[in-house]
Amino acid sequence: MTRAELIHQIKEKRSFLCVGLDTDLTKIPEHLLDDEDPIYSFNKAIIDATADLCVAYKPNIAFYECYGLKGWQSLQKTWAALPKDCFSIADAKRGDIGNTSGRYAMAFFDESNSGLGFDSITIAPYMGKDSVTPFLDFKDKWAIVLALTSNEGSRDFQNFENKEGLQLFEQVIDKVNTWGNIDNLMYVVGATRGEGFIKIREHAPEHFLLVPGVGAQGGSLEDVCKYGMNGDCGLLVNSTRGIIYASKGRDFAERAREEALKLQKEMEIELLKAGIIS
Ligand SMILES: O=c1ccn([C@@H]2O[C@H](COP(=O)(O)O)[C@@H](O)[C@H]2O)c(=O)[nH]1
Repeated sequence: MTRAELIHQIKEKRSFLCVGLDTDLTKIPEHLLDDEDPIYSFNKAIIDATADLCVAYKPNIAFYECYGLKGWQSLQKTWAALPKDCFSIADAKRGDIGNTSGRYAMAFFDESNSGLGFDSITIAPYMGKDSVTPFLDFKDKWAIVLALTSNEGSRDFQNFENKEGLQLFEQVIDKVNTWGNIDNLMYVVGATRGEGFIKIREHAPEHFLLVPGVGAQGGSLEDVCKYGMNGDCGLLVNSTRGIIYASKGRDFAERAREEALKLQKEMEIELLKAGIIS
């Protein structure tokens, strides 16, 4: 999906919601466990219940690869069931020496080889240029690079300052910006980092940001928008557990829809306030 198509979807759906699909067999309703592929059954019901309210879906790959071959099959079926007007994110946090990163890119982008054709993949940038650029060689695909993450441990490295007073996440963005552009690069910034978005926007004013951390992690959507929104919206805000595990009963899909709808309504207000929609 191109940047223009993504912005169009945000305006059409009046939403910049990304629904996470971190599907855990111990958390899904019991009645689904007798299905042939409970993970897929759960995901399909969540997708059908939320597709008109969100612009992106983000399966976290750990929740699939932990089940081995069956998990990869559930992931493939889930990817194939995603609406074509939604941006798909493989939250895989990959990155390795160049030729290995090339294979990771094939695994998640090249449907003819792997059966998976995600629009984007999350990347850990620690190994540098040759670990990131293979993901940028694919047309209309995106590398979403970890910048300032939502977890407590992010402070262990990401806030280290160099002699010029630049924190590590700022240096990462400045460097990664030289490898790609606003049409193939996004950054991950945690919703829990509030005013951290001000610095992020100093270094990446136009890039889209993937923002996990609202809902279960307690990040504030209002703060994310106040400090992080740009003229094209520039945000994909993810919520996973807050939506998909709103109920463990037979009403799980309806309850997921209710939670997604609450976020979509808040997002619509933010888009109106910013003059991105009318
Ligand atoms: O900084 C980061 C990067 C990735 N994540 C991932 O996003 C979702 C968040 O799930 P919630 O249930 O809404 O907390 C999950 O897949 C994380 O691995 C993140 O949280 N923070």
